[in-house]
Amino acid sequence: MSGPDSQTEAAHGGSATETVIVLERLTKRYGEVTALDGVSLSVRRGEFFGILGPNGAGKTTLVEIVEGMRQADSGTVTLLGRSPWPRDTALLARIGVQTQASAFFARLTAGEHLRTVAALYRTDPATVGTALKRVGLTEKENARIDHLSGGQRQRLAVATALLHEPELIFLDEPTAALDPEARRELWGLLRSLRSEGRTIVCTTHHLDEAEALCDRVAIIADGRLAALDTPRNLIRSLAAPARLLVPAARLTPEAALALDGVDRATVEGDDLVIETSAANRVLTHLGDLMDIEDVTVRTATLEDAYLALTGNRTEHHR
Ligand SMILES: Nc1ncnc2c1ncn2[C@@H]1O[C@H](COP(=O)(O)OP(=O)(O)OP(=O)(O)O)[C@@H](O)[C@H]1O
Repeated sequence: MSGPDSQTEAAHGGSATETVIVLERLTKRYGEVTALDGVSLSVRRGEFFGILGPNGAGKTTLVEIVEGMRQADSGTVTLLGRSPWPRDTALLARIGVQTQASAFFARLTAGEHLRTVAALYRTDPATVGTALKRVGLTEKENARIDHLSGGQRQRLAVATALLHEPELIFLDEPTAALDPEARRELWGLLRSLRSEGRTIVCTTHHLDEAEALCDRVAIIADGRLAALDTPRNLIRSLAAPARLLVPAARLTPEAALALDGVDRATVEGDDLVIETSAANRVLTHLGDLMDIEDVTVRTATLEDAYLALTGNRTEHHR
């Protein structure tokens, strides 16, 4: 099941619109806590699918049910055309689950760790070299895991999920605790997996990550599906006004409100914040009054959409 040919077949098998995960009215309770409350959604083959939500929203429960690690109370789950529960070993060979770096055997080397996982999957040990190369860790094969940097460990975690060339990969907060540079490096790797046609399901708390990587994003709040769309549509559906920031010393709120297209104008610190649904028009007016280089344009982000959908006030902390 290893080798580049089977990899390509596995990654590209099936039609472009095939669904690989279908959830219908999924419900899960832990005693009094309703972790999932009737979630229905589907994931298409080849998608980079994000699952976002506040702490305790039900993301882990949802993913574990899809992976076949937990049983739902009610509703149905179809994973690659089969039911993941009761445990289906044929499915395990087709999915890759990112191991949390904290679950590694820290005293092993990167190569030893991967060979252990390869043995568990009964995969050819030769796949270890390929996986290390894919994540850019060839040089670290003989380095102990506790001597790797955070970014290298996360890349090793992704390599763990790739060893047996699965067609569907589950990632759990893959860039948690990474510095910005290491995060961006890992994004590059994740994009390359996506471009091979693999389906990726990724939970994350990072909205910029979801915006940068995901084809579609499911926002889960209180065990329910609060929204499911492309990041761009989620942002657009908010119809949030653009915010234009100009130095408060250059323009008063009254003068700003007199401009055609300005909805609101408030002073925040050294800035005058202008809200408008007609940014281009207002920018033209501002260009007549000041050097346009002094104007900062802030359009809505997935963060705004997320905060609005998860019941938090939409704020711009920037
Ligand atoms: N094994 C369990 N027993 C009891 N309650 C649980 C169990 N697992 C999760 N819960 C509860 O179910 C709810 C959903 O938890 P879950 O871990 O699925 O959320 P999450 O969105 O993954 O959160 P986080 O972002 O913090 O990882 C929470 O209220 C949690 O406390």
